[in-house]
Amino acid sequence: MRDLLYLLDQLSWISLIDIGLVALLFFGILYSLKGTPAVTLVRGLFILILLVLILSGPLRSLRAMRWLLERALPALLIAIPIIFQPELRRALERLGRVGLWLQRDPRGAPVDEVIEALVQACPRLAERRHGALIVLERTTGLQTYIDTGIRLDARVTPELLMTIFAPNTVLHDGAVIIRDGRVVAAGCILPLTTGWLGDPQLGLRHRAAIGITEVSDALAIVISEERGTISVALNGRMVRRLDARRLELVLRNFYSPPPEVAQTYRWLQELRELGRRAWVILFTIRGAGGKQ
Ligand SMILES: Nc1ncnc2c1ncn2[C@@H]1O[C@H](COP(=O)(O)OP(=O)(O)OP(=O)(O)O)[C@@H](O)[C@H]1O
Repeated sequence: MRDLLYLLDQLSWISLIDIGLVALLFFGILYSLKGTPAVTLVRGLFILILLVLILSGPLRSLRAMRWLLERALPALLIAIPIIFQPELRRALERLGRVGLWLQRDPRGAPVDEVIEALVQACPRLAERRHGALIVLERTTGLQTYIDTGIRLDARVTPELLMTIFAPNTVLHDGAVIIRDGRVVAAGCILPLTTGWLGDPQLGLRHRAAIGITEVSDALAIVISEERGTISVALNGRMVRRLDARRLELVLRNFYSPPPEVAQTYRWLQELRELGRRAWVILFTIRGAGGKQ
């Protein structure tokens, strides 16, 4: 107890910040791995490191074994980024997306106006069998694809969308891209997916809708000219045959904060609670030390 109190007395603000930062780093790593298969790997890694540390004392006299253990730890450190490459990549991607989302919050755009215009225009286009492809940009910039089309800068209205996709008009071919609640371009060429669509009758329009969502976090709405159906693609997957009500639900969901952002807020709250508890424990121990 005395040793512990002595150590606590030596603590300075800098060392507290230092300990806090290291704890924060470990907390962040463990939190981002929570619920993934990587947790089992982390557990195995911890057990291995613990064994190496425990055995390094008693095995001091066994030179060959000591040599092996001493070299095992640095090798493990090199192995970590290789073993956890997919998890590290995903974590960095998430971090980037959270930053971009907070920076360009789509809630600032006239979201209700956009949703209303789309919910009115899409069923009407489908009814008339006017093929259409509409892409809603989120955090991944779509400038490369905007540049392939005709630049516009117009409010999103049902009338504008109906006019653009009316057959035989100059702009009806290709995709409309919506950014920050405005139609920024029409007639845009999108990347095509090469995957199997599950229906051999689906052609290039549907391939382009899935293609753009494979390379970005955008949402694409497709109205089929042949079938008169409304489909939505997101994250490389497509949901088909939506009615106006389901389309509205999907759009409202799309414009609400993504799971990464909601998770970051939760994460910050848990961190604050953890910090508060750490302070209480620290002051209780210090108080006990002062009374002795
Ligand atoms: N790379 C592309 N980017 C954007 N739009 C494209 C692209 N390729 C094709 N399109 C659009 O798709 C139209 C052709 O659609 P196609 O009939 O092949 O597709 P589909 O998926 O069967 O759709 P539909 O059911 O409407 O016929 C083109 O006229 C063009 O407007």
